[in-house]
Amino acid sequence: MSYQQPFVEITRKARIKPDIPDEAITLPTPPVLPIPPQTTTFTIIFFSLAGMAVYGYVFTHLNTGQSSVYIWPFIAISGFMALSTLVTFAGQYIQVYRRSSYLLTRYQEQLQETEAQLRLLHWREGQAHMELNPPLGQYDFKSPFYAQLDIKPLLQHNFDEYNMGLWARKPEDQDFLHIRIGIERRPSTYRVHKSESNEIRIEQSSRIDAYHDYARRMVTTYTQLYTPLLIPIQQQNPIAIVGPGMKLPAARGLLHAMVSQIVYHHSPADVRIIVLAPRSQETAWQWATILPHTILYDPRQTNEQLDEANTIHACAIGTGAIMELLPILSRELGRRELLLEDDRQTSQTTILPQLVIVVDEFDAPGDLDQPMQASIAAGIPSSNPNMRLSISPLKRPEMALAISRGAAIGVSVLCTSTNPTTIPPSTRLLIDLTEEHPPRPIIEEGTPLLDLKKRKHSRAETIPAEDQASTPFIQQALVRNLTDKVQPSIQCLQIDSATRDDLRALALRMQSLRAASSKRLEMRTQIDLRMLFEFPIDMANYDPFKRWNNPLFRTPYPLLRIPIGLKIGDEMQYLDLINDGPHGLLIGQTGSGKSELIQTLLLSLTFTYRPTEVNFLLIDYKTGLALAPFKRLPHTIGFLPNTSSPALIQRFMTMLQAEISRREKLQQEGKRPPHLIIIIEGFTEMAKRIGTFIEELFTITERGNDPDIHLLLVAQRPEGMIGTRARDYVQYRLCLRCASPEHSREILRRPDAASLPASIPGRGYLLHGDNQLDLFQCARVTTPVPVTIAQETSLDGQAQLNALLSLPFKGK
Ligand SMILES: Nc1ncnc2c1ncn2[C@@H]1O[C@H](COP(=O)(O)OP(=O)(O)OP(=O)(O)O)[C@@H](O)[C@H]1O
Repeated sequence: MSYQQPFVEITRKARIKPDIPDEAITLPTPPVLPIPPQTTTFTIIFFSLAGMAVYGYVFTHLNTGQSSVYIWPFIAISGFMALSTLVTFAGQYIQVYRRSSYLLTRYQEQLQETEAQLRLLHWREGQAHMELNPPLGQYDFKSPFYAQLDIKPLLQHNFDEYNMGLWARKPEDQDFLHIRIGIERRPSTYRVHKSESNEIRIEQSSRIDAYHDYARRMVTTYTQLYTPLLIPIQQQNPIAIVGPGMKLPAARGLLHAMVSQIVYHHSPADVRIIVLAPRSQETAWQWATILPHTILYDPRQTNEQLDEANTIHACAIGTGAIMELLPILSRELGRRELLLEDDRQTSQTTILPQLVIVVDEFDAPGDLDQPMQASIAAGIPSSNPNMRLSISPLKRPEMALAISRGAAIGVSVLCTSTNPTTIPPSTRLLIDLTEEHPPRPIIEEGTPLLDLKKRKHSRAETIPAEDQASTPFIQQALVRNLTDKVQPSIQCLQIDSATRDDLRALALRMQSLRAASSKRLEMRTQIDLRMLFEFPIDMANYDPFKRWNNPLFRTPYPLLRIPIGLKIGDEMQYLDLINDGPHGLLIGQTGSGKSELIQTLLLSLTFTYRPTEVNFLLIDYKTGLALAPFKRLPHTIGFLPNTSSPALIQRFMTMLQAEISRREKLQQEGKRPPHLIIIIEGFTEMAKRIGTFIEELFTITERGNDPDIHLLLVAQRPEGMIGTRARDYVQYRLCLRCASPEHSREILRRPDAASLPASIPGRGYLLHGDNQLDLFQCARVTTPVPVTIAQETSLDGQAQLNALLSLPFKGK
């Protein structure tokens, strides 16, 4: 007996984002240093001393005895001049020196303050980015990429409703599906301005060169930071990670890390993951098989059924599982293509949930099936060739739409490869692990650039040799945009990876989480019937038995539960002819979409059930134009248009009586006849023609208590008196736009159907079950078919109906 954990609902929360600094810092202006004393001082001293020497010489050699008395005053004056000039010079010099020292010290302090400010901003920004995109589990906290940062890896967070970061990214967020792949170095968002005078002074004064150098290094150091490198996988589809030879495990490690980031940040309501991996990688992908994100996305699930009933995980490991999943995937891609056309009409843009298809490399021997010819030659018993996977899933036709139109239809493909030549030709983004890149200069975070006490520059640009030895192996990568050659490649300084234990721990914590329902709240106005089924339909080779026999279409629903349209938030609207029936009423004023609804109902039944399970009897008071095409179906046992005369109405009654007798006979023989769906369009008009029509009709259908007879009475308005009897007889009511609130009230017990917009035919209410009222938009059969890649020709509405009805439904 397996123990099923109770599910924990995770609701959408307001997003709390760390603050990323965006200010501008201006570097301090360098000081204007005082001009040192001029060299003319020395000239004066020189000439004074020279004068003294000349006087001395002249008076000693040319004059006699007493004249030498006069020499001393001259010498004294010159000496005094020289001395006073020297003293003045020294005084000025000391003053200039002191002033300069003061100004430089001040400048230094200002630079230091700016550095402290920048260091804080640098830290804040780095911290904010890492908080938004932390690594999954263990990381090298000593690495310069994470130095000084306070990081809580994803696995250390709580996996519950109180974690504000869990499944926090919403489709409208800028970082929706922006996935971390490693670390890059890039410019900061805050800016550093250099005042103009900075530059001038830097050129002019050689004395403050050291400070200018300091300022320059400060700008380069603090305006670059290590942040997680994110890639927008939604826009860059497909993405290939290439790791040749020994690097393939690193490429796979990165793929795992990327998937782990996707599942932590995005709700399964917005992102679903499909894994296609080779058998050799079974243990590597085991963890993904319990993620809520890999639960097979089924657009037919109602909100209540969502995730709980269907626990098939779209994690196909090995060729057999992949071949089973590919057709389902292909149908979903086709459906998205149709949705896209509808979204264009209603100018909605995102198709949700976004599908991420992960395709691992099939590199080991035996990962792929042998091609048919080769297996015959090798004597391997031939199995169904359509079930053999002899090429990578990336090359299968089922994946073509995902690869070529992924970005438009909400699909992203991520794959690994050993060789750049084997990646899909339309690859947009290549994460290339091939080359070894030289290590980038690494700044030791937190080390001041200038040690003021020692007055020397700190060594800040390289990892010391002893540290380098202990630095773990760093796998780098080059991220190249293959479609935009102008865009430069980005160097990923260290790619992410994830250990098996971490991945398993993540999956186990997520296993019991479910997204609280949060679907889009719009209601579509145009729904092609084919959207309700899994398409595209191969019109040329349609085999109705495939669908009639396919448990996928039948087992989830009770018998005769058919999709007829979509409710708000793209939830499927079903009509359950057994549980909500057996009988019903369809009311709607002219042009409200009754005929389209009947056609949808009939085709929906035809696609799902065999003629041996369901039969139609179609009656129209008028020309029966809308029902006429259905008479060709093997399910239709009678079609009677123009029943406007009492004679024809009587003929219908006789026909019905005969059919009921036939069924009774079959039942007596122990056989169970097919369900009989009787649609009577214009029943109120017929009742007006023959007063006893309704009584007679009900008497016949009640005969023998046959639970498999289902009446659908169609009219433009309830017509009071007729409505009363009919109203009591029927169980479910379909009500499109009504002419008046009274009409609406007669059917729904509320006036709402009168206020349905006339401009949106096909919109209506279904009152069923225990007074449950659903607003829905009915699907159309006769919608013009959009031009798609798969189908180049555009059919108009009637042509489409004819084409669908001429599909080879067996039995006739
Ligand atoms: N579900 C729908 N979605 C979009 N358009 C629709 C839908 N149903 C009907 N329409 C549009 O409204 C038009 C009228 O629809 P329809 O003929 O089904 O109305 P009706 O109620 O049967 O009218 P009447 O009573 O006059 O026969 C259609 O030609 C089509 O253009």
